[in-house]
Amino acid sequence: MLGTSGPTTHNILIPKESEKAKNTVNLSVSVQNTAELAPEVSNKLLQKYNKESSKEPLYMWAKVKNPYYVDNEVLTETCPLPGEIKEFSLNSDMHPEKEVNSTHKFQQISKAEKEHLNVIIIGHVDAGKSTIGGHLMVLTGQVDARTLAKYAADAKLIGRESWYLSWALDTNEEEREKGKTVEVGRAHFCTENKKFTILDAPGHNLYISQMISGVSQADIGILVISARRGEFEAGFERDGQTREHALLAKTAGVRFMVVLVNKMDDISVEWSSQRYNEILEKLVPFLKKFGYVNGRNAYFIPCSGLTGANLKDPLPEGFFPAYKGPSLLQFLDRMKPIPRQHNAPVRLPILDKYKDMGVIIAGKLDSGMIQLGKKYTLMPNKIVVEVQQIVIDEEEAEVAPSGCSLKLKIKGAEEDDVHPGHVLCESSHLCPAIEKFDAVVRFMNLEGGIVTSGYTCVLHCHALIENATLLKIIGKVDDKGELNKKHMFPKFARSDEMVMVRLQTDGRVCVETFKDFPSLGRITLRDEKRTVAIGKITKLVG
Ligand SMILES: Nc1nc2c(ncn2[C@@H]2O[C@H](COP(=O)(O)OP(=O)(O)OP(=O)(O)O)[C@@H](O)[C@H]2O)c(=O)[nH]1
Repeated sequence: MLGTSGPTTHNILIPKESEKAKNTVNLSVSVQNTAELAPEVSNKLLQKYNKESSKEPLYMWAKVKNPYYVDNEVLTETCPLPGEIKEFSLNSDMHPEKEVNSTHKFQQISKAEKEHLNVIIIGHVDAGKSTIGGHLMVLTGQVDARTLAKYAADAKLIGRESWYLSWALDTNEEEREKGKTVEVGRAHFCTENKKFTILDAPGHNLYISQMISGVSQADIGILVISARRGEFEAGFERDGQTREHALLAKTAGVRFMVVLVNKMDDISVEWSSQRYNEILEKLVPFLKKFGYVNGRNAYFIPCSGLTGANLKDPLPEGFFPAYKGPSLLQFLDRMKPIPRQHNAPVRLPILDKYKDMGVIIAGKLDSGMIQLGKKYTLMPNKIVVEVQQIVIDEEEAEVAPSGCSLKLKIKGAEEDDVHPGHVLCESSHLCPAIEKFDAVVRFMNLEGGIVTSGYTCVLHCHALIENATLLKIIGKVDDKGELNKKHMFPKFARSDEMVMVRLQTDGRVCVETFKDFPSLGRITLRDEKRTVAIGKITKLVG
């Protein structure tokens, strides 16, 4: 079929890892647009094609006949599994370059072919977030025994024996000495079918800004709750972080919450079914209020971060009758794939930047695909940069699919030109850089119970943090988000009231309306270390 005008067939073998390879299944999918494919497939296909062709990238000319996505949901059964062979019919008529290799076979399942998920571990101070993150690194073979032994010895030296596992994640000196996570730790691990970037957020109130930036990058939240007597109760108090973290996660667009009821081994708990059920009775309705519904977008798992129980291997049968489900890693591995916006314009909100033989920027690619050697524009300053290196999970790549956490080495900008909250964009589709916008927000925790125009606060949106002023309260809004014309331009807004407001930022910011780019249109307003409003941008003013 090579070089003919008929459809060209590409067989992609996504093999092994186990016996599945022997029982391969032939599935045929007609594809006209690889950008609509599961990322692990399109990424490989693109890399292979782009290496062989100096012409336009493959996804420029292909279009979808039978897309994987139905109503924006990925059909799990059509996603490639290890051992399956997928057949892609590509109509070479549509492309000037007809020399497309007919068969690509990939013998090894590599990290690049697995679905990439970003996970944030959140929860009250000392709930056990770092311990769990650290233990996950050990159980998935990311931290070797020698490094761990060194951490254990160092921890003992400063009298903090029990902290050694959390050091696998908390890598800076200050964090080690204080035992507090002060910046969002980053680590990677793989399960059989998926790869994860794990973000360990600081639990302490002082560091909530870092936590908001981290949470804006996450697909899945792991909310750690301590089952220890006294600690569980403290996490729920008015200023406990459980409440605030759950709210921020929902506002930032974290789709799914895995709730880990941790410290089940503790002397005050001893894997008591009664204690577990008592905790669930309070937690389930509590999380429902924030939009995390048990069995729909929330799932509860009992565990011990310290002993590792129920993190990798499920609990032994009969050990804990109150829970019969999968372990944490089993659950994460089996989760339904998350739909990604591969064929939308590139939007990479920048979380971090530094210099290392060139300027490096880091963040989660919100939409589009980034290609090595291609030029993009840094907003709001309109600086055109070339991508010189793409690093995903410490491995170099030629194409970065939407949804992955990555680092890019860029040419054309100095370190001082880039700041967290800036956005790398497709040069032909720049994101707006504005100072005024309208948003529908719900106020809460207001000092004195009300706000009026002139109120100043701090705006958080994706990785952006900027001072903002409330220019005016446009009107009250009903439950559907529609303006109530009878209540226009009120003098003040109360806590728990939904209103449309106009906000002005101190400098130009890269935001979008929620309708166009949800993750660039969700906002949180903070004042004096309290979250005072959450909402969505409805209109860009200028
Ligand atoms: N018994 C028991 N103790 C645990 C468990 N998980 C964590 N701990 C202990 O709880 C304390 C706090 O654990 P961390 O992992 O540092 O908690 P964190 O939530 O990351 O804390 P911050 O970074 O301060 O927010 C440490 O002394 C841990 O050893 C557990 O499953 N069982």
